[in-house]
Amino acid sequence: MTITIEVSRLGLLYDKSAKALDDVTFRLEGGKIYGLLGRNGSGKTSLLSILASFQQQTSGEVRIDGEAPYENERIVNQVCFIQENGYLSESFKVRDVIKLASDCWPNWDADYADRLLNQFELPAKKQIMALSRGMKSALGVTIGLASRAPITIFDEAYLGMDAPSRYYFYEELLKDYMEHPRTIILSTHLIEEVSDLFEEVLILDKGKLVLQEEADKLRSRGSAIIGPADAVDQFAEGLTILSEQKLGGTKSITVFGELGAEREKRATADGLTIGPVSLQDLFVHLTRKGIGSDERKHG
Ligand SMILES: Nc1ncnc2c1ncn2[C@@H]1O[C@H](COP(=O)(O)OP(=O)(O)OP(=O)(O)O)[C@@H](O)[C@H]1O
Repeated sequence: MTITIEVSRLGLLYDKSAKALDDVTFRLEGGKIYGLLGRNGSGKTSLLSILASFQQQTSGEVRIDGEAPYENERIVNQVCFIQENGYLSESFKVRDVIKLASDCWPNWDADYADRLLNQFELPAKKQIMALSRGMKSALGVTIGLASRAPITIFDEAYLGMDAPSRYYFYEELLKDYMEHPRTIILSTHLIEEVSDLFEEVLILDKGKLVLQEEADKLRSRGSAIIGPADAVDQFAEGLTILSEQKLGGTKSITVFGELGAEREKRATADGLTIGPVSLQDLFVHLTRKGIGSDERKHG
């Protein structure tokens, strides 16, 4: 099931001095895996917690499936919001939490939850307080996946998990999403690890939405160029250089912006190799201090 999320001129003030969210507007058609990126304190959790009805905005509107989500029973159980360690009562046992979750989300798949608990080696009788940080994260991830909620949000929910568990989660997420298409929003600082999953990317910076773009299109706005140093320098004239490295007579640079067919043709003639740039490198560039909004939009 695909549910549209519409956010219009959203603002959030925790106190009068600082805007956690400032005039944020976007629309998610749904049925995709979205990456929500932003530096520390950029407003990701604030935004996601409003979408999940955990708190109310100060200004602006949110519509999920056409309705305001806050204290809206019909919408609340369509959204599963998983935060690292965010919602678990420490004295509960794993099986109590699973039972609660199964009551919350109408699409809950109990067999799938059991399989995931097994895979993550989470003992049903253990109390939450006796779980390690990684095990708590794995429990959150289990709930998020098994909820099969039409909108499932993972807010840094897998940070505590070790690398094999995280990779298992990424694989499982993709497999389950293909079998049961729904809207997934992943907020993460582990961009390199997760970016292949993203179909669309949103970037927040200091409470403002600075970019919403298809992941492939965003990737195409950056390029890595390698070749003889002189030729690379000539090629780079007028482009925004994100990073550069020189080894002997060879130079490699990463650049931001459309290259254009003419420049690409010249590059090949000059013996330069053009390759892709990671989303992480582009993110670092787009959220670095002093980047103007025109550059974000037009490259
Ligand atoms: N409960 C709160 N009371 C006051 N200010 C808050 C509260 N929660 C968040 N903030 C402030 O709101 C801003 C956005 O915080 P938020 O947690 O949404 O950012 P984030 O992008 O999720 O950050 P991180 O990546 O570090 O988790 C920050 O300036 C933060 O200090």
